[in-house]
Amino acid sequence: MPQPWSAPVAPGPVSATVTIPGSKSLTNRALVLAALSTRPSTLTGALISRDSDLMIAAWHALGVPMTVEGTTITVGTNDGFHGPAEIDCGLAGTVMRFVPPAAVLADGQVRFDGDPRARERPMGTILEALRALGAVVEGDALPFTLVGTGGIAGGTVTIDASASSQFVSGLLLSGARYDKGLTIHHVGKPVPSMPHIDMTVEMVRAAGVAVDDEEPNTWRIEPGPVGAVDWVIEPDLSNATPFLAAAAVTGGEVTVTGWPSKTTQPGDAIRDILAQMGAEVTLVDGSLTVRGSDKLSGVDIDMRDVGELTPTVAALAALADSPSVLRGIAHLRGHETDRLAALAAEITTVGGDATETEDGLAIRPAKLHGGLWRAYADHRMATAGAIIGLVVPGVSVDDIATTAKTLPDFPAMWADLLGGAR
Ligand SMILES: O=C(O)C1=C[C@@H](OP(=O)(O)O)[C@@H](O)[C@H](O)C1
Ligand SMILES: C=C(OP(=O)(O)O)C(=O)O
Repeated sequence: MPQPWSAPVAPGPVSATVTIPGSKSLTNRALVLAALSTRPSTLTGALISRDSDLMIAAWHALGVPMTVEGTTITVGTNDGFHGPAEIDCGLAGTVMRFVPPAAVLADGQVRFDGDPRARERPMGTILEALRALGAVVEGDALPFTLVGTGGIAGGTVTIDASASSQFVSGLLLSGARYDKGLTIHHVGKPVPSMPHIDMTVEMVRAAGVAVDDEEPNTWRIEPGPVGAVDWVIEPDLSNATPFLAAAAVTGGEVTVTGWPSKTTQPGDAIRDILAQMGAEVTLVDGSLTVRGSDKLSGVDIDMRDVGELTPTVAALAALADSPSVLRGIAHLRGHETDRLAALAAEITTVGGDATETEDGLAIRPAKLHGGLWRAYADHRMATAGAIIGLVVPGVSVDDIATTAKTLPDFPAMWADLLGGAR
């Protein structure tokens, strides 16, 4: 383990304009759809990070040519997916849930594994679904093997997707290539992260596939080809949130460029959350500006749709002057780490008052102090520690390098942010 990273304290209100790299969720969906298409596609403004590198390596292993130049990825043609192949999912939910539904189309064995924590992340639902749709699957969690025969029947499947929206998204990305197409019924507690499913539906449609999502908890995909698209990837709005939070906690001003006027990214919800907490938020001509005030209020908020934002919002809540309750996020226990346990523990380590509830976190105002903030190999835990460290001297993060999962330049970008502090 490298030396802990001393989180820089803001010398005053931060003032910066930040350009955020491409969205993980859009990049990794576009790569799957490009691989499933028989004609070449390009991605511009793509994310280049550990999660997208793992996705690209997965397609290389299956015989799909992809080349990266700067933030442009060119995906060449393929004559189907070929095994035997070994795929490393790292800790990427998008690789472990999006690649197997496509890899069942391969003509040989495909073995999947990942980081130690990846072996604990929920996978059973999607592997059972693939079995029910005609695939041969050995195992119920990472590591597992698909025994491909070049195609699967598809048809109708009923799943419980309450542990992750990625079960639905993964199946939807590939369903058109199944002989009978695909119908998914969800039965169980509500599906989290619905905007991410909307993102999938929108992108699958953009690739020319007919998707019917009229009926709640049901998605129907007609069998057919997946078209080639030249994707323009939006900035990652979830990765923008620590930078915007920096304005809110220091009473400064941060502008993020390239903010889309319409998007399926759940990170867009940060505008409303920061406004509720007392910041001034304006979106003008694609530039989102957050101005912090001298007051940061707590929030009571259902985060089920936007669970990915929880570490940032929890860090803000720990610095707020009134209590917060973050609800609807029991599924975060299956993320990169158990995020509810991790946030409660680390906020407590720096003197805060945070407890887990059945489906979220309760955070009350407290005077914070320095301490070693553990990241648990979770990029968003690391950036949450950095937010608190802006205004609490003596916070260090044990593994800032873990931000490479989706934002390899985080430490340098954070230093630049502070370079403009008054
Ligand atoms: O499909 C996606 O790109 C994602 C879906 C969400 O997963 P869950 O539904 O498992 O929370 C989100 O948290 C994750 O960061 C990215
Ligand atoms: C939950 C997350 O990632 P993953 O795609 O690995 O599920 C996340 O980035 O917050």
